[in-house]
Amino acid sequence: MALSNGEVGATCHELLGAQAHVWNHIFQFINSMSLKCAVQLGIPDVIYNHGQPISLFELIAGLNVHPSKAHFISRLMRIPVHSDFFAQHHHVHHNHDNVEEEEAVVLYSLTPASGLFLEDGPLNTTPFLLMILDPVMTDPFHSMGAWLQMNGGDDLVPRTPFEVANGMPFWELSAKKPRFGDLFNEAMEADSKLIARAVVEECGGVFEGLKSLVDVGGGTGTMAKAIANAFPNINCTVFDQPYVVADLEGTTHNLGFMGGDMFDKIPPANAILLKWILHDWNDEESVKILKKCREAMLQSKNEGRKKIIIIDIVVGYVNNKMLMDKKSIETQLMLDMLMMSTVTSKERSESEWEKIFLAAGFTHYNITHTLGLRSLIEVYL
Ligand SMILES: C[S@@+](CC[C@H](N)C(=O)[O-])C[C@H]1O[C@@H](n2cnc3c(N)ncnc32)[C@H](O)[C@@H]1O
Ligand SMILES: O=c1cc(-c2ccc(O)cc2)oc2c(O)c(O)ccc12
Repeated sequence: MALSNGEVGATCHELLGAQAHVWNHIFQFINSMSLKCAVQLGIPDVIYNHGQPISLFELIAGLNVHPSKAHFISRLMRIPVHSDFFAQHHHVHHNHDNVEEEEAVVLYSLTPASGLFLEDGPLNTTPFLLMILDPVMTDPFHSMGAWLQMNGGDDLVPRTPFEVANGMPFWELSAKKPRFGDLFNEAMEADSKLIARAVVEECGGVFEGLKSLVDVGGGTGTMAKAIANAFPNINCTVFDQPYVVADLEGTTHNLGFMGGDMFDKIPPANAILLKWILHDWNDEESVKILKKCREAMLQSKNEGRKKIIIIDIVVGYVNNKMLMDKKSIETQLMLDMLMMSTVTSKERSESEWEKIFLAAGFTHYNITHTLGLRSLIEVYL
């Protein structure tokens, strides 16, 4: 049969495969939204509180869904079960004579991934899920095409799709709309708890011998608290915008908070921590921040090795080696699009990192890749 445009050389079988691939991508948002719905209903907590694998009947009884909608729950569960957020077992009944009954009961249990959505869990990732899937964050993706067609050289043109959709830049909206700003801070805190544990357990050597550390843009201090607790000899300061740290106080002798602007002056220290900071800024702005870090380390009277510790994404490959699996690289690329949509910035490959280090006057760095999607980069003075 003659092939029309777009079908060149493809068999019917290949076209159906191509369509399945396309549909899988088109429907990806249904995965995230089904997960959001399951978490908002509190399904992980109901399963956890049950203390053992839970039947559909027991699960529905523990949820606040209208009885007329109860039968939808087994449909909702199929997607997160398929994506390994919940495990599904079939329990076969035995009657008194130990003979198998006809119908097996489906039982659900948690997996490590759904364990991250427990309300009182130490690493609760729910704020991150709710923040990323909030219309404030998803609406800009509908404006991305229009934004790309606007003149980037015109100062009156919004700098990001976020601004097109929300009428103001990300940081302004976070400060003006506490509902979203608090959600964003909670999301960052939740991730910091997980990363702090991983950094202290997996990369503890990075902090050995340091006397002082400033966590620049350290938010509400989750990361600095973990470092201060694990290393009582390091004096830690959380440095962030005045409105972020206004009411915060250190809980140990070696932890303090300070308000200021990292583009103006960073307090002197042996080591500067930049966790999820440089991915918020373009190259020119990042070089300015790195130069301010350099000044702060030079002004520090403390002896010992001086370095910037960066926790951020290094996209994909290092020294031509694929660092992680295809799915993790895809997640990194999605985060890069999120940064492009939200705050004019980007996730960088190793060569892009090297470029900004050199531009800021640094020549030596070392990358440790043990933090999942993120890496730890030490940049030496
Ligand atoms: C993406 S958050 C990262 C927070 C924290 N480091 C973490 O990993 O959870 C970026 C932080 O940079 C702070 N920030 C933005 N502009 C700043 C500036 N000019 N001076 C100091 N901090 C700033 C924000 O308030 C925010 O807490
Ligand atoms: O929406 C985000 C998400 C992040 C983010 C997510 C995952 C990571 O491993 C790192 C960062 O960071 C953001 C950010 O820094 C920002 O200024 C705005 C939005 C987000």
